[in-house]
Amino acid sequence: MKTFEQLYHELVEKSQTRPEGSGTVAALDAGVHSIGKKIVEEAAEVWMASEYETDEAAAEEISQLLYHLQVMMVAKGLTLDDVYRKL
Ligand SMILES: N=c1c2ncn([C@@H]3O[C@H](COP(=O)(O)OP(=O)(O)OP(=O)(O)O)[C@@H](O)[C@H]3O)c2ncn1[C@@H]1O[C@H](COP(=O)(O)O)[C@@H](O)[C@H]1O
Repeated sequence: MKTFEQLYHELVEKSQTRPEGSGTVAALDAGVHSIGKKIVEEAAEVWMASEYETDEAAAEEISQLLYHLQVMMVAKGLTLDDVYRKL
């Protein structure tokens, strides 16, 4: 199990060290347009799972959406504080 903050720091590190086989590195290389499309897809999956599937399935889709939002943050160079200031 990991927290939102721990995942963010892990993704920043991946973006800097660029380990072989990292899906995050591949997503960052694909760019903001591609990451944005993935966010929209995952958001729809959150909606469908929340309305029609189990709580566990909804939680899984929400975790995936949070991951892709963090990938966008890293792609844009946005820090956790940049986002937290808006909450
Ligand atoms: N938390 C996640 C995470 N959530 C979602 N995803 C990605 O988002 C996809 C969502 O799955 P779906 O089934 O909805 O999508 P899919 O269409 O089947 O998958 P794709 O064809 O798009 O890959 C997964 O296949 C992963 O590629 C994640 N990829 C990585 N992480 C974590 O991010 C960290 C870094 O990962 P790597 O960069 O891959 O090392 C690790 O801690 C991982 O656990």
